[in-house]
Amino acid sequence: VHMTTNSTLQMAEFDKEAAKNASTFAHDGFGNATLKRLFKKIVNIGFAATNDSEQLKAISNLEADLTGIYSKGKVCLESKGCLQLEPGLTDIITNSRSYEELLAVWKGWRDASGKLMRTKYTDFVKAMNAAIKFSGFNDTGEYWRSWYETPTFEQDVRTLFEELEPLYVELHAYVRKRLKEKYGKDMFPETGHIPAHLFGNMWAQQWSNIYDLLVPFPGASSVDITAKMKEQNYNVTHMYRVAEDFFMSIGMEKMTDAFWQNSMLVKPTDRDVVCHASAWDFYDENDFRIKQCTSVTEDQLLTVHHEMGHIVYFQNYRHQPRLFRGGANPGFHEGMADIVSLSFQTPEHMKVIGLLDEVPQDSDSDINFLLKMALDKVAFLPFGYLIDQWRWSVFRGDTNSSNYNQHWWDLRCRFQGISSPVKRTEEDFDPGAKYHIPGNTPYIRYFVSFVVQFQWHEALCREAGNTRPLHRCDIYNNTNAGNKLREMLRMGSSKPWQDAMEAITGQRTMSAKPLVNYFDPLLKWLKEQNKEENTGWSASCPSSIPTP
Ligand SMILES: O=C(CCC(O)(O)[C@H](Cc1ccccc1)NC(=O)c1ccccc1)N[C@@H](Cc1ccccc1)C(=O)O
Ligand SMILES: [Zn+2]
Repeated sequence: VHMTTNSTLQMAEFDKEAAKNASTFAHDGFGNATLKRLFKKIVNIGFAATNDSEQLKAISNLEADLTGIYSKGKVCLESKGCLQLEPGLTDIITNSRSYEELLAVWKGWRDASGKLMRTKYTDFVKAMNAAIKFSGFNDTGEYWRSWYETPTFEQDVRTLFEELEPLYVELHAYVRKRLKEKYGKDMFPETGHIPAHLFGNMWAQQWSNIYDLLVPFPGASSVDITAKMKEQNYNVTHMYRVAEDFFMSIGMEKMTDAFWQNSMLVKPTDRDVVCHASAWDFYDENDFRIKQCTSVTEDQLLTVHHEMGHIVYFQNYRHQPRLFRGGANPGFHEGMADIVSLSFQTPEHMKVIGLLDEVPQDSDSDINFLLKMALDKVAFLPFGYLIDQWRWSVFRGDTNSSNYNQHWWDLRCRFQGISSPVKRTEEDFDPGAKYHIPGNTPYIRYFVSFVVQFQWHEALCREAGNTRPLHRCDIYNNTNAGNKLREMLRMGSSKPWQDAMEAITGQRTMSAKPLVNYFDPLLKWLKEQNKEENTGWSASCPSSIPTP
């Protein structure tokens, strides 16, 4: 822990020195926009502006402690021994269809992670808020939102969410109906919420792992990628080669030798590591790495493409000055990480890489495919939106340690329409069970990403001369699409993100329309399915919890 603290203090000293030197220039009055932008980045040093190094030590040590708790957390089950989040607990949450077993793992993980973090997290927030004031921000949330350079950013994301909510409500109603068939309707509260542990995901943030319970047309084609991968003896290295091949097919460079030498692609057996996947730029224009506890599953193949998408962004802005080597905004970096997944998952592409025998053309298969995509991309939207609604309210002081968990579940019930399967109190700290809270990684970036990736996909498919419906477009092997994407990537953070957006789509704003258009055929089908359903749920959490 003191290692990270020392390097944190050293970096802060450097940043302060550079900021002091830059402030001797009247850079606000510079004529050259790029130079002006560069100076603004040099002086905007975040927490490092504090004159109290104790605050920086606290921030660094508390983050290390919190991620340490997260990476060491384990749940002991009489049937399967003691398991960590990856791969053991994730495998059970993904594959078990036993209400009780899922509940044991869901509750066990929260007891082993978030529950142990509450006090440290309270101190963590205090230290960050105290330090950030030296950079002229009222609280940490205001600092994080400043990266989007948009005064109306909070309202903009709220508006986008409201435009997307009707689609989510229809998906939720259909999934609730099918889960009631599976688990029995008396396991569901009267309020319309769905118990949070039944979605095939530890946080109910993406639902494609329970696709087998939800298949619209079982007769039509739908493919189990994980099974196919195992059948074809996929190993971890091959998964990375498949992803590298996709990026090279649209004209991007191969991974560097340093990438293959220095990355950590499998979980080490000799030490505890933070298994949550991440990509790293060492800013020497050559050393780029992924850290991932990779296992051979479909979810993990998508994560491999995601992390490598970050690396491709690093490679495309490596010529920029150091302070411009970042995403146009954090949501753009995540959008670049995900954009390939919209092509990669199409039946057309699955056939290209041999994970699907025939490409189905009938409309039933289309609905099957669109539902599976919605279980990842639409289901995610309220989750991607609410995490930082909670965190911004904590940083503002509207939520404090006496109602952390209450507010968390208020948001989970209101926006996701899910509820806790067991009673929750302020002894619990459920936000801490999600990596990004102990890891202090902002989250609204993923909501932004899930919106902009559809805007880019629509524009890149047009550039590629695609004539098929958007959800069947695969930009694999299309260098025109790749060149268009690279125009944006090369800019890094040298220009405001509106310029980067314009470079790809011709627009300067975020828009929910491409996402809504992509799922339009599914929305019609869902409305038909939900004709007899009371769609939606009560804004507040259920008072009573059904017990098995
Ligand atoms: O957290 C991730 C993937 C990890 C990451 O690639 O976004 C990673 C998060 C991280 C980890 C450690 C330190 C900082 C951030 N981000 C990066 O590795 C990254 C991001 C931008 C630039 C450079 C690296 N995805 C989110 C949301 C998501 C996205 C896409 C599909 C599914 C789910 C999640 O799992 O809840
Ligand atoms: Zn990412």
